Amino acid sequence: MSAQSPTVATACASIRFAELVELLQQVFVRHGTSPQVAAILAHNCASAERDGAHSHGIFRIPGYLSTLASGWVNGNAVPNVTDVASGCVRVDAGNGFAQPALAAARPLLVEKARSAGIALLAIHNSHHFAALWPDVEPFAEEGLVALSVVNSMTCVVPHGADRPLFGTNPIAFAAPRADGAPIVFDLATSAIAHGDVQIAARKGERLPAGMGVDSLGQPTQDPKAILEGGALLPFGGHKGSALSMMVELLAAALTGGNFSFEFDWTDHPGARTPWTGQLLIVIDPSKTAGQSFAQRSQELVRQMHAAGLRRLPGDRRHRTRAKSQETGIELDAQALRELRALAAG
Ligand SMILES: NC(=O)C1=CN([C@@H]2O[C@H](COP(=O)(O)OP(=O)(O)OC[C@H]3O[C@@H](n4cnc5c(N)ncnc54)[C@H](OP(=O)(O)O)[C@@H]3O)[C@@H](O)[C@H]2O)C=CC1
Ligand SMILES: O=C(O)C1=NCCCC1
Repeated sequence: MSAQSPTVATACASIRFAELVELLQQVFVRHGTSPQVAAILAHNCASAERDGAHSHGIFRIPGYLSTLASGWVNGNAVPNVTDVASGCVRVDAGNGFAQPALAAARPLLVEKARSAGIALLAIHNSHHFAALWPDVEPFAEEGLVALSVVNSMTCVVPHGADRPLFGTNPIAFAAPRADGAPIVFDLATSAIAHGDVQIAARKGERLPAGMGVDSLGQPTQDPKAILEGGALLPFGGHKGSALSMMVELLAAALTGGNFSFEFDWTDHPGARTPWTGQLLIVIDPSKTAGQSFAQRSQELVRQMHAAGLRRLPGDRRHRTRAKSQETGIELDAQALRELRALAAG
């Protein structure tokens, strides 16, 4: 898992989810986070790995650790939760990670959503370096609908513009359904996530057409040309670009966080985490739909399948999760050795 050198394919090793969480927890604590922060980040990162969301699983560990070592983020931050209005909670993450801020505000957010029908959580002064679905899926598991957006760091050229401005700015949504796992999608508003470009560069693979441009603004399928002076494009031209703009407004302007272009980490070599904001909207569907929402969402899924759909968003993750639960999480053996070494000191 060296951040620099290409990964040479090695033997596979298998690890149980709980063991991976514990190992990652030790890694985070060893590298400067509080045990509370470590527990949350470790669970998040292991969940991504378990579900096959590789661009935001253990691949991210070198970035987390170099960021912590650079002093860019506060691994011991204690979030400050403010009850601002009947349907509104604000958290200052204290220049710490966003997930502990969400965890700190979660009980109040759920209480407000259940009493008012809808509640907003605005997190600012925060770093989000992870997949977004783990932030929304648990709400749907308890019968709520959740939507979240987070902005990242400048690397996407707005449609029709000349230079990068937006982040890869993901949107995640989760809704309960009567039979089966909640409906969840989580997508970057760029044509491809930055993490997947890094992974392709490391493997020496070319990208599909339409993902990015080189330093001269020319279309390229070479991930290194995108990473070294080039940029990504939004997905779907002007449509993805509009959604990315919306994410900047909701995750930064509305929360009091930084836009993707508003932070400067040049004095912190090794820093990798965007210092931005995150917004969550949580809805209690029973207020408008009675008990029927989950039945209605189930009916929608049934009709989609009847129309020929074979794969719902989230299906691949759940298949991978089920396999991991049976056989353990498969990791590159060398990566696992490196994690153990990081945990040891
Ligand atoms: N923290 C941050 O700042 C950032 C985080 N990210 C994260 O990167 C991750 C990857 O994003 P991205 O590359 O856009 O994700 P993908 O394009 O891989 O997937 C996007 C969504 O579409 C679903 N999906 C993919 N292919 C199909 C298909 N053929 N049919 C039906 N559904 C499909 C996926 O479900 P499934 O998962 O089951 O495949 C997923 O819900 C996300 O978790 C995102 O949160 C991205 C940008 C910034
Ligand atoms: O993959 C991405 O795109 C990002 N992930 C974590 C935060 C920065 C952008």
